[in-house]
Amino acid sequence: MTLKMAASLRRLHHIAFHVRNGDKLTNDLVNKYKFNLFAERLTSKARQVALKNGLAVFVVNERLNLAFLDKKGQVNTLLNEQVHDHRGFETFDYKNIRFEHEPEFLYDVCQSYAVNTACNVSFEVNDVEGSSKRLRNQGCDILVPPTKVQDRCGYVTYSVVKSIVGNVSHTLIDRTNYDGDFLPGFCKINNAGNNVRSVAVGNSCDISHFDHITYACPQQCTPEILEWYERMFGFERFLMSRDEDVDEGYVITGDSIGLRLTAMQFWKCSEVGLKLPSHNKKQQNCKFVVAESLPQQERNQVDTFLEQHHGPGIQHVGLYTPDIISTARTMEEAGVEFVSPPPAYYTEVGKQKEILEAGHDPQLLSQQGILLDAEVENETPQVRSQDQTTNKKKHLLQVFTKPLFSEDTFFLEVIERRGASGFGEGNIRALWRSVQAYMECQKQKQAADETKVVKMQV
Ligand SMILES: O=C(O)C(=O)Cc1ccc(O)cc1
Ligand SMILES: [Fe+2]
Repeated sequence: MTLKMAASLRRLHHIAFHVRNGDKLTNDLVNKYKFNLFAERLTSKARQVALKNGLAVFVVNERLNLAFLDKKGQVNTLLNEQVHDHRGFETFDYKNIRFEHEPEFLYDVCQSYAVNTACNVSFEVNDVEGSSKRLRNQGCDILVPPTKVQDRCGYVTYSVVKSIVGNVSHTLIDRTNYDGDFLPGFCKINNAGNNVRSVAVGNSCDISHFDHITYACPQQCTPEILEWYERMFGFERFLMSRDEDVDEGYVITGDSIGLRLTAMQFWKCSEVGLKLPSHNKKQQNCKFVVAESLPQQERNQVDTFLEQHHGPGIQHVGLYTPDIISTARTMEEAGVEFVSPPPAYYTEVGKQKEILEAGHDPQLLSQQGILLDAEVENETPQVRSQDQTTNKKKHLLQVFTKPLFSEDTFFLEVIERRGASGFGEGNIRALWRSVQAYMECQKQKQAADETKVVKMQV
């Protein structure tokens, strides 16, 4: 009976990328998104860097090939000794836990993925061994068995399991016996020259945490994914909107959009049988959104992701900010490119009124491409117990970046919630249209470039 239990997750620890050019992504995250580069692991085979803004932590993994044969034919590396000293972990057996010696990537799997990708979501758990055992008994693929890593600040145990979604894996980490800044094997990076969190007053770029992670999946895969996350990690369904059908998900159609969204979430300390009292539900955790396109569609952003990413995976991550105007402004000034909603979005009478009622300036939102949706009081069942004393409308503000890599795949979103815990249909439609317009523009550019090449050849 106990062996069939789900693994209980404490909190999301980090999201990891595997990319060809780690410097490019790291520099963008530091300079444009104002993340703070705070820890690094460097070996002859891999570079792993950790960046944070608030509780949102990204790890950028890049495979290196710094090993070479010296004149005597011996394998050597371009790294200096100091780097090796910092790795400081040993190899021995203890209570059936395997102590790895120099894996290529720590806290991750050695992915040889064809394109740049965000593909690992790491969770903190209390009991890595027990959780891994339970997951294996449920049929989950264990990619890295429970492994202990230590340095002078203590030790952590981790395992990596394969998700049912494309190339996504989940690392489970117990860091209760660790006192360092990030994880053993990483060394702290001096913050000089890096970003400090707040810039000038009114110009801050503070992200507090990951709001949601959105998966792009093939048509009709959603039920299987929901079932898997429920069985493996005890995830619960989260209704995104009042208009959502529990069986069908949140289906948005018409006006060249055909999208099915379904969301789920886990609760902190989601021990099976131990449900949080409803007043605690305010402490909601990162949600997981599953997006699939509907049949009979023209080329669309979900299918384009699947094609260019070579399969399902993480399409975007929502970064929560308490002040989207300031965060979007700071990012834009630093060079972040956001997709633009159709100009008519901000001049439409109903939307203008909604924006003004929310205390915002339509022109300002328009300049930054920020979308605003109003949520009627008590619109989603999950928020019924909150804010009963206020009678104000709840709002959701979002802005979406252009893809971060050369492929039309992964992008980031900045989101501010003013009481609204769901997802607004107006915003989703506007986002869909913005991305479609961007893709169309890219296609035309590409066609123009190809014509140029042909002309030059002639
Ligand atoms: O609205 C959001 O933030 C979502 O995450 C929903 C969503 C998912 C996938 C899309 O291609 C467009 C919108
Ligand atoms: Fe989103």
